[in-house]
Amino acid sequence: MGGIEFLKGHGTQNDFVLLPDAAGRLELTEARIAALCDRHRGLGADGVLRIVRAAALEIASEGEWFMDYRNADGSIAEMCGNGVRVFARYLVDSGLAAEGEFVVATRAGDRPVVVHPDRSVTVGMGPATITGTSVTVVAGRPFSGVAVDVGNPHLVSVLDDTDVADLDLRDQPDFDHDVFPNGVNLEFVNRLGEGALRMRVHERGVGETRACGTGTVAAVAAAFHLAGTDTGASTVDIPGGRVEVTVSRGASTLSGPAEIVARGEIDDAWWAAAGS
Ligand SMILES: N[C@H](CCC[C@H](N)C(=O)O)C(=O)O
Repeated sequence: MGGIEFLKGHGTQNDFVLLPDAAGRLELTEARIAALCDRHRGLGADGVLRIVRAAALEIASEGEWFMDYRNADGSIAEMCGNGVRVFARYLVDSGLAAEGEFVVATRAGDRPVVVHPDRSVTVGMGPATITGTSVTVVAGRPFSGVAVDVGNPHLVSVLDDTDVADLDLRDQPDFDHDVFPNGVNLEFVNRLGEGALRMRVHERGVGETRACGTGTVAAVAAAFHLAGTDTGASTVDIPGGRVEVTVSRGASTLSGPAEIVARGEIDDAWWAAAGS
């Protein structure tokens, strides 16, 4: 039996289907990605990471491998922080990169990574830029958010009078589509004390996820901005676990675990039918 190789992995329970495709030959239609990510009809995931040689797509990069990230609805996003951790772990586990420091190419640009001996990963996430303040989002009631660009768009609401656990995020919170014409990832944050946040997230193109790497960087940048600073470190507790984030002027890092759970083959006939 033929079949398309896949792996399943996650970073703090933000889970992905990985598709080794060095030459970039797989036809990743939106319908096929959505079917793959469907938790009943397909493999189930928050997103897909295609592993393709940067040169095969003529992408200029310091890195040999390009992370072609897709959201569960099939849409393309510029960057996925938890995805880069899992991607980097896969490269080291499969012998395509050496443990330690190397660069991963992404749509948001090159991202330096360090794969540590315990297989946790630190990612250089680039700048987390505050692009707006007092931007309204409605999740049951209106909240005021800080817009942050981490390569992809985020709107972070830091809540002092509401426990994020009490929010109903089953539906897409409402936001101004004129401010975010390409959609936006929505984070809701409580401060737990010095250098510690708790967060929930409703991701663009996915829905509520158990973690969002770019979202945790946006959350720390927004919380620091509201506190009148732009440099520091914080842990962020998300439903899927805990990550460590640092932000400074023009740079940020994300550190956390990355797991490869399974590997196998997608049935050729299923793949053909899912693509239409
Ligand atoms: N849904 C996001 C992309 C995935 C981000 C998240 N999974 C991460 O770990 O950064 C977007 O449309 O911008």
